[in-house]
Amino acid sequence: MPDPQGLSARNVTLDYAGSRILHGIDLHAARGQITCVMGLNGTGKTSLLKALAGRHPMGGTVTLNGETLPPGARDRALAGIAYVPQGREIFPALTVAENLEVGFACLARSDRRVPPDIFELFPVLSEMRARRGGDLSGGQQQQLAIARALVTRPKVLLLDEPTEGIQPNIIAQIGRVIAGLRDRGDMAIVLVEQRFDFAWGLADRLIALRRGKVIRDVPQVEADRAAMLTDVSV
Ligand SMILES: Nc1ncnc2c1ncn2[C@@H]1O[C@H](COP(=O)(O)OP(=O)(O)OP(=O)(O)O)[C@@H](O)[C@H]1O
Repeated sequence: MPDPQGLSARNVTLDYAGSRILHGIDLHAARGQITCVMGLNGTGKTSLLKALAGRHPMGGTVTLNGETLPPGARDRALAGIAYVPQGREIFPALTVAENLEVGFACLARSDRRVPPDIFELFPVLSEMRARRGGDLSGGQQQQLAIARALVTRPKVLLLDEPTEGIQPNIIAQIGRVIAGLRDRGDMAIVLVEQRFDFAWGLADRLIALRRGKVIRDVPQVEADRAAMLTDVSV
C-alpha cells in the first residue's frame, strides 16, 4: 500500500510563449519513495520539475501531504520543496560553505545551520568547505547542489539529471546517497533521469513522459523493463 503522504500533482499544464508543453500531468510521489520521471529529450521533464518547484507558472494543482501549495518558488521552498536543477547552478565565486548557506534563505533564523549529517553524506564537501564552487569537479558540484537543497530540510527533493556529465564512480556514490535519503522515509524524491539503468535500479515508481503527457506510471516491481525502455527511448 503506497504511503498517501507525499507530493501530488493534478492536471498540470505549462506553456512557453503560448505553446503548450505539459498537457495535464497527474502524478503522486510518495513519501519514502523515489519516483523516477523518464522520457526523450525535449519531452517536458525539466519543465515538469520547474512547475512543481514553482519556477514557472502552471495550470493545475500541487498538494503536499494533502495541503494545496501556493504558486511561486519561494513559497514552495518554504513549504518544503527543494529543487536541484539540471546543470547544478552552483555559484562559482562563492565558497562551498557559502553555497550551502544560500539554502538558509527559506529557514527561520534559529534553523540557519548546516545539519552535520550533510558532511557525513558528502565528506568531500567538508574537506573543501573553503574552496570556491567554481573550482570543484562536476561530481563535487553535483554533491554540493544536492547538499544545498538538503540544508533546507525538505519534505520533497526534486532532482534533475544528477548524473549528467559525471564520472561513473561518482554516479554510483550519488546513487547511494539518493537511496539513503529515500530509506530515511521522511522525504518524497522525484528524480528526472536519462540513464536508464541508474533510474531502474533506484526507482520505486517509474513514470514515462512523451510529448508532455504521462504514457506510463507504474511501481518498479510491476514494471516491464523492455516496455519501459521502449517508452523512454523510441
Ligand atoms: N524557456 C523556454 N522557452 C521556450 N521553450 C522552452 C523553454 N524551455 C524548454 N522549452 C521547450 O519545451 C520543451 C520541453 O523542454 P524540457 O527542457 O522540459 O524537456 P526535457 O524532457 O527536460 O528535455 P532534456 O532531456 O533535453 O532536458 C522542449 O521542446 C524545449 O525546447
